[in-house]
Amino acid sequence: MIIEARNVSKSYTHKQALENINFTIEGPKIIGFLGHNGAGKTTFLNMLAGLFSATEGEICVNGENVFNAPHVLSEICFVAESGNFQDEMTVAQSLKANSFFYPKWDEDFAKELLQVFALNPKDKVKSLSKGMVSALGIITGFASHAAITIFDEPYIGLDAAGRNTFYDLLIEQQAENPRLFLLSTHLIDEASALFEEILILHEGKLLLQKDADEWPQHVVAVKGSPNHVEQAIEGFEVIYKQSFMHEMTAVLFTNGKEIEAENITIGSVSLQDMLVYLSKKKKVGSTR
Ligand SMILES: Nc1ncnc2c1ncn2[C@@H]1O[C@H](COP(=O)(O)OP(=O)(O)OP(=O)(O)O)[C@@H](O)[C@H]1O
Repeated sequence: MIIEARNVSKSYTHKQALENINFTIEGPKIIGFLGHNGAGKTTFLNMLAGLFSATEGEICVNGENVFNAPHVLSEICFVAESGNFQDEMTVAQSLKANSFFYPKWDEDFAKELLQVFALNPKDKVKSLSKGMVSALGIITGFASHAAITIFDEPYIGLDAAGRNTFYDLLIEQQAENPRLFLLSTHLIDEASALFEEILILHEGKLLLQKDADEWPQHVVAVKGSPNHVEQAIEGFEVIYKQSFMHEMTAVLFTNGKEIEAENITIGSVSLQDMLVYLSKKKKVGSTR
């Protein structure tokens, strides 16, 4: 499966949520789709799932614009942050309704997962706790066997044990039924080891797309005296810079270039830290 975003922009009445997004991703793979609150993740994922159209540009799956190709949509399961279930339906009815939509739906697996997450199929959706609704979404996503499975903040309200079950399922499913999983989450420290590729949206733009194994060389923190650091980072794309006492820290994208300077230390930056730095950014460029 190949997803292509081609010059995608989206404006709401008073807000441009996405601006000229371009990227290609190819599965099977587990992809972290990340960014701060309001970065545009949910907007993009809704459009990928064909729920509304782009203001400009298009999103294609295997070369077809998803908005004009309903048959492609049965290959895309979007588990929305808020849960996309009807209050008056029971758990069993909700799963049944989804089973009609996804041709590769795995009924036995759905039943097995109901037990794993201790959900009663007879309970109405409106009687479920937040964590239980999240579990129902997770069951739907995995049982769909959709070639593109999207989890947008899938575990709101789920406790640590439930989240671990989700991570284990993701690893197990990727081994047994590989597909393109897109995972949008704010619990980055917990999930980052799962990602094979990372996309970061920032203020409606694509800030970065990288394979996870390239990350440690691409995003680094340079520390040392302000003079030495300033010298070292010249010509690099700096996303954050701060001086404290007599030490300066600069976080930058190397874009494959070597940092040549003396009397500085160069360290890696975790994904979680990167997002914290972004929120305090002094300067943001537009790189990949
Ligand atoms: N229906 C809407 N009408 C108007 N503005 C909207 C609408 N939905 C989203 N927005 C705005 O578009 C921007 C992107 O929102 P979006 O929900 O896509 O971000 P997000 O990255 O998913 O955020 P979060 O992590 O908080 O879920 C935000 O500024 C938001 O306020």
